[in-house]
Amino acid sequence: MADTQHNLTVLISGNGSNLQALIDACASGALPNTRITHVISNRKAAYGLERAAKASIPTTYHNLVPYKKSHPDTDSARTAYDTDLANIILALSPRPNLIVCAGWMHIVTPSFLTPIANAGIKIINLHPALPGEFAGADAIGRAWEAGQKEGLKRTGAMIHEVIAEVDAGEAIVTQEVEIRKGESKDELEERMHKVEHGLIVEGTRRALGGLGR
Ligand SMILES: Nc1nc2c(c(=O)[nH]1)N[C@@H](CN(C=O)c1ccc(C(=O)N[C@@H](CCC(=O)O)C(=O)O)cc1)CN2
Ligand SMILES: NCC(=O)N[C@@H]1O[C@H](COP(=O)([O-])[O-])[C@@H](O)[C@H]1O
Repeated sequence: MADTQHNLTVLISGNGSNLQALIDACASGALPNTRITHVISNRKAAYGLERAAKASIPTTYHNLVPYKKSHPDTDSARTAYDTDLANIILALSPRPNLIVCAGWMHIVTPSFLTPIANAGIKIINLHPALPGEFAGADAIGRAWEAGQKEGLKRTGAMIHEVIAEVDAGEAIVTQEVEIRKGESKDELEERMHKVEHGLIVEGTRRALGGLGR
């Protein structure tokens, strides 16, 4: 039986080095029968948008600020934003089999999660920490500080399923990263990124494997 073509939608907010790892993995065959069919950023200046354009991948810029201006409170703004984000993705042709959060710095609510789940689309996220540790933003910075001040010997990174509770979804793949006494935060961050670039490909491969051939 012919292998199914897998379509990815990748969500980004910044540099896009993990997006680039996925682009390269699709091109090299490391992710067989897989293509990134859309990239969405919540930040206009995200260099990842340029990376997508260079790879001829369609992009969408979807920002929360206009929603905050047109809604009475943050909750209703986030609900409307997330609802529209889901509709943007569900209107894509082809629809993604998998959504990959690759440095996506927006916490999604059930207004996004529920319609996406109802469409049978799984969402995974790259988080630069191990399960149950340093949930949320700036995980690398907090791990580095714990290493320098409290003697934490290791941190790590994981690919996990996305649920409403932030960074609490089931881990798909994890990898530990040593914290070296006296190293700078930038040095730890550089070593973490190298691990991330392999992990996001492996995590995507495993997530797609769970979707069947
Ligand atoms: N419902 C979920 N949403 C998201 C998850 C998740 O597991 N469940 N993972 C995140 C990615 N992430 C960590 O891996 C993360 C991203 C952003 C934040 C955060 O505090 N965001 C703030 C805004 C920060 C900013 O704009 O700089 C916010 O959304 O208010 C925490 C964790 C993706 N979403
Ligand atoms: N909580 C989510 C989070 O902190 N994600 C982190 O954002 C960076 C994105 O880099 P990139 O834009 O170069 O791929 C990565 O370090 C990723 O772990």
